[in-house]
Amino acid sequence: MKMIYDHLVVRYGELSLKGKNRRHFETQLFETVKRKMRPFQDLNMAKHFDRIVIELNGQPYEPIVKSLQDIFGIHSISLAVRSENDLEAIQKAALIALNEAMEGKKTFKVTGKRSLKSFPVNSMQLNQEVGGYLLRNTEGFTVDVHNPDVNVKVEVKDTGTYISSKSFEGAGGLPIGVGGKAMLMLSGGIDSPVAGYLTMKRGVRIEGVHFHSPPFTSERAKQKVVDLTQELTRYSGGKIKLHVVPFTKIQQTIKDKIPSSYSMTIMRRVMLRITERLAENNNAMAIANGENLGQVASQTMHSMYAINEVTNMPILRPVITMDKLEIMNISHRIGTYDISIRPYEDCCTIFLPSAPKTKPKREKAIRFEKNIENLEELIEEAVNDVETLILEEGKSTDETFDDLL
Ligand SMILES: Nc1ncnc2c1ncn2[C@@H]1O[C@H](COP(=O)(O)OP(=O)(O)OP(=O)(O)O)[C@@H](O)[C@H]1O
Repeated sequence: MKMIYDHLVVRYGELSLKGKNRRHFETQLFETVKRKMRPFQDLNMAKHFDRIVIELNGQPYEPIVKSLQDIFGIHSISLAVRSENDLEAIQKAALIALNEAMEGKKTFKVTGKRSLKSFPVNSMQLNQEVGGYLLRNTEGFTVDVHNPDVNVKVEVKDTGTYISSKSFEGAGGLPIGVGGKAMLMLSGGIDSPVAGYLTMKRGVRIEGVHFHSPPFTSERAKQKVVDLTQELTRYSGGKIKLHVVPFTKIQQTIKDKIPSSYSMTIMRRVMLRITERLAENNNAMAIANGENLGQVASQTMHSMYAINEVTNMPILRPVITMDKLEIMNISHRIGTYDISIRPYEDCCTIFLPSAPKTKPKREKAIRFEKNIENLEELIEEAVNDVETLILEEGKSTDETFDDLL
């Protein structure tokens, strides 16, 4: 007989550790879950002390679980079936749950929990009664209480008994919205969307900032960043703002006035100043980027030292220590990889000299930067002319992309 799971039990991760903030965190998480579940009709949701229970009302669980797996702050999602508070009914339901979960596996255990104290069978007895029944009615399975392949959880509550044997890993992290806001510098490469995902994983909201240099960079390069932002909305709890900064004039000025070996350093310093300005205008307290310590010019510690100086704001660099392969694995998993590898030129690659300094000096950067007397004005102008788009989960950007083809 095929099991009909009628409930999902959503468990929080680190939330239980957070003391006084717990209630706030739970409320944020519940709001995100409710919003994320909107496309599915007929779900009933209830918030309990340490979990959210979702009643499926006959809908298939797969797409719902998949959607829940995008939500930060969720530790695990279990499939559960509800039975009457009656030992025989519980045993039968547990047998179906076990058979469903044991495919190719050998060992199991039962974890009984009697939350309803008036139920005549206590937790310990539940383990024995249900475990014994399962052994008697199956073949080839053994009990392993320490490291079982499958854990059949049986929880007797006043609303009925919930039996679950199959769990899915959640995204972990903290619920979005509990950690303030950061401006994510989005280039269109592989690293910065991953940095954005990992920033959100710690509960931080993001707004994207992209530097765009038309006509040297095409509309498609911009569309790529729009699409990346759209993909990230899956994890954002709703909307993400994307600020597109017109950068052509500044890049041309840098090309004219700065020795080419320092143009990359100066360009980064200006990007950072503009991003800081946008952060202030949008009540963000940090900047996030996809910087990674490596060999190329923009990624050495010397380079970071020469660039970072222009801001006091915390710079979050979630992928700083990762190998390229680790970053790529994450980007595959979160759905940004295929967008990131579209071949359109980024503003930086077009204007960059073939050999930027790998060890730029701060003093020299400061000195060369003075060649641009109207830098402050240029920054002001770029900030004023920013185009802000709002991307929303579930709303496709395909249409705009198709128009461009
Ligand atoms: N045009 C841009 N607009 C916004 N941010 C940018 C832009 N170019 C670079 N950045 C930021 O600077 C970081 C480092 O850029 P760089 O080109 O050195 O690295 P990368 O390894 O190619 O990163 P990515 O894969 O994200 O492009 C990027 O991750 C991004 O956060």
